[in-house]
Amino acid sequence: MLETTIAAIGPLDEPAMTAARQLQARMTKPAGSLGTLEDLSVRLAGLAGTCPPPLPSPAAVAIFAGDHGVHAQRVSPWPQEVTGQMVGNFLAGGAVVNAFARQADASVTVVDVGVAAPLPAPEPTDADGNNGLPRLVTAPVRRGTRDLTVTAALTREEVATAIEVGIRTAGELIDAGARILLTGDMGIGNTTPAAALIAAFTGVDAAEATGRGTGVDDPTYQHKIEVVRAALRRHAPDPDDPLGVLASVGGLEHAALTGFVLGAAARRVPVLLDGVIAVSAALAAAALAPDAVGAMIAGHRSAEPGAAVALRRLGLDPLIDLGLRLGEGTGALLALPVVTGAARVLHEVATFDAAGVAEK
Ligand SMILES: Cc1cc2ncn([C@H]3O[C@H](COP(=O)(O)O)[C@@H](O)[C@H]3O)c2cc1C
Ligand SMILES: O=C(O)c1cccnc1
Repeated sequence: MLETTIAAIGPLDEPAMTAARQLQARMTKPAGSLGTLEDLSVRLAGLAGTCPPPLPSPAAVAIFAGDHGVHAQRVSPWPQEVTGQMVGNFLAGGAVVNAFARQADASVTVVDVGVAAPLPAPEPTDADGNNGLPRLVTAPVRRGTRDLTVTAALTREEVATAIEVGIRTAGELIDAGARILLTGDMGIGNTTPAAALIAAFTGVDAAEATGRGTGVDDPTYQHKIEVVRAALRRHAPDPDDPLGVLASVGGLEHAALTGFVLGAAARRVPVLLDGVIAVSAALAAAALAPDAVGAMIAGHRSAEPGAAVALRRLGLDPLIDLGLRLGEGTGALLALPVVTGAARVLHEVATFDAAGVAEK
């Protein structure tokens, strides 16, 4: 499945991008006045292979949830049980991501790829099987990763299986009608593997890639940097072997997100990236299929320093920068109206000719 998905990922369509650039130049506004949105509209056209590109609606966010053996190293102040408890909160509609999804009119799917604790049973749905609450997909690859300071977090087989869960999730959401996918994550401790992945793929020092996650104090932050540094020293991950990198220092939600991004790119559907976990997975996706970057839109710049490092490497400019450091998909959801606006102008804005507006 991974091989066929990678094989289906190709470059942006040049004629559609040329058509979008020409249309931008004829619309009733000064050239360039929509800034970043103009480039984004061109990319959306290139991805879809048509101008105008489809509006990115309906939107679907997938929250991949998993636990982390490295939690034993005290890299997060929160107990591991919070991962499963937050999954329950997502399913009940009570988290920040649910509030933002309702605002953005996006569906939410929660995918358990490896939460350590058993999950609460979801509420029964109504006759349509749709009570407006998130759907739970239970697809655990293993119940939490191994401690990456001691051994590889995952086997290559486990990584491949988690990637396939992500590809399958993307395909199912697109088959159900989604025209844009948004990334989400939940996993206490997951900013540590995210930092290790970013350092492994970009070559920056552990200190540059590591942030405070949920908000660790100074001594814990220094310790967290040392944990990332020690993991990189122990495993010496090879950035040209993305599955090996994910296996040695990654996480199940990071691997699943890698597949989710690849799955969107293969179907030529845009994927709106959330925070540091998403962009660490995006680096793995880009290493597996460089053209996948064409489908990626950076929703926001997370306050985690590693996120900016990863976005620079990917060549992506984040749409918004609000100092968010939550994850779940929250930053991606807040950026969604910007993406919709970029596509909508190509559908709805009159040209100088049609509107009878004089050009300079
Ligand atoms: C209540 C709560 C809700 C969250 N929602 C997202 N995260 C975020 O914080 C975690 C990563 O930070 P660290 O690596 O420091 O543990 C992830 O679960 C991430 O999704 C949350 C964290 C907490 C505590
Ligand atoms: O950038 C993120 O997504 C993030 C930051 C801190 C904690 N959890 C997630």
